[in-house]
Amino acid sequence: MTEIAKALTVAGTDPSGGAGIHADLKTFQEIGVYGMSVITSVVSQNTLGVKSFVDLELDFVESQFDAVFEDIAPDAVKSGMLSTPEVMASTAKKLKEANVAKYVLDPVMIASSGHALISETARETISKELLPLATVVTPNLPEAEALTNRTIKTIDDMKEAGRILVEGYGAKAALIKGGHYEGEADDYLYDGQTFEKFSAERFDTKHTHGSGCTYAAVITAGLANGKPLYEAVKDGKAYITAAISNPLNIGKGQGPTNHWGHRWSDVQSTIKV
Ligand SMILES: Nc1ncnc2c1ncn2[C@@H]1O[C@H](COP(=O)(O)OP(=O)(O)OP(=O)(O)O)[C@@H](O)[C@H]1O
Ligand SMILES: Cc1ncc(CO)c(N)n1
Repeated sequence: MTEIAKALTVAGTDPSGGAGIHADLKTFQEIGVYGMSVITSVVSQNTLGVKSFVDLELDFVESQFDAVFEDIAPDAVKSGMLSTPEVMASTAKKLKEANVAKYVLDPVMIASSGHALISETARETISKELLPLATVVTPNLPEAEALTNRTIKTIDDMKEAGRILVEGYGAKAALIKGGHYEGEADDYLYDGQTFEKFSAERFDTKHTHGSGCTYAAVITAGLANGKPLYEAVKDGKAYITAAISNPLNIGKGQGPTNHWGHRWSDVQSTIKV
């Protein structure tokens, strides 16, 4: 029998396969980590946008947590779309009860297409309940603005947001993603001591649906595999950059990222084109 690292994602669905639970499980599989999921919300969406969503009942979300935790201890947990304050509070409770030590909080609020995925009041619950548990929180710029209640226009603003999320709200580290910034696609990691910059060329593509989910998932997989945070983010940045720079011709809108991108030349020979 082979030992393998295990990662759990707590998130919503994407029937078109590029974001949410689907992106997370594809990424875990690619990294070689056993993937598990707790579904919070069933979302009707595709590369063109979000049509509607149905939040699962709190009891049922909790039952899924219990089903995982009574059987299998994940080495790391990631959360994405947690649609209601109740589900957020419950996630916090379950993570504490299960003594989860590695937790990546992707504070999903708005889909890439611009559609809101959580309620306004839920933002406060993220800050109060979830940030203090996070090994790392991974907001994009609009999410960092919402969480810190500040406008972010410059690199210094991005860094200040990271400082607030760590020193003010108690996350162990914050990775402020520059996908929505102009210029290079640079992200800044603050761990309470230093800032590290993770840089990539910005590719001229609209195929970034689920990029945030995928990036947080690969970081979670790295942590599950025992990597220090810096290494997990460094490898995560290489993975998401390859996933964005090798786009697949899928969807009529903002297409998904390519979860094989990091080994694309090997995989291409086995894929029918
Ligand atoms: N056009 C691009 N070229 C290269 N890297 C990009 C591009 N767009 C985003 N990235 C990178 O992808 C990662 C995800 O960042 P982004 O800010 O887009 O996340 P997000 O908005 O949460 O994603 P989404 O909501 O689409 O899932 C970051 O490392 C960011 O720098
Ligand atoms: C379920 C879900 N989570 C996150 C995002 C953000 O990309 C999305 N579009 N859908």
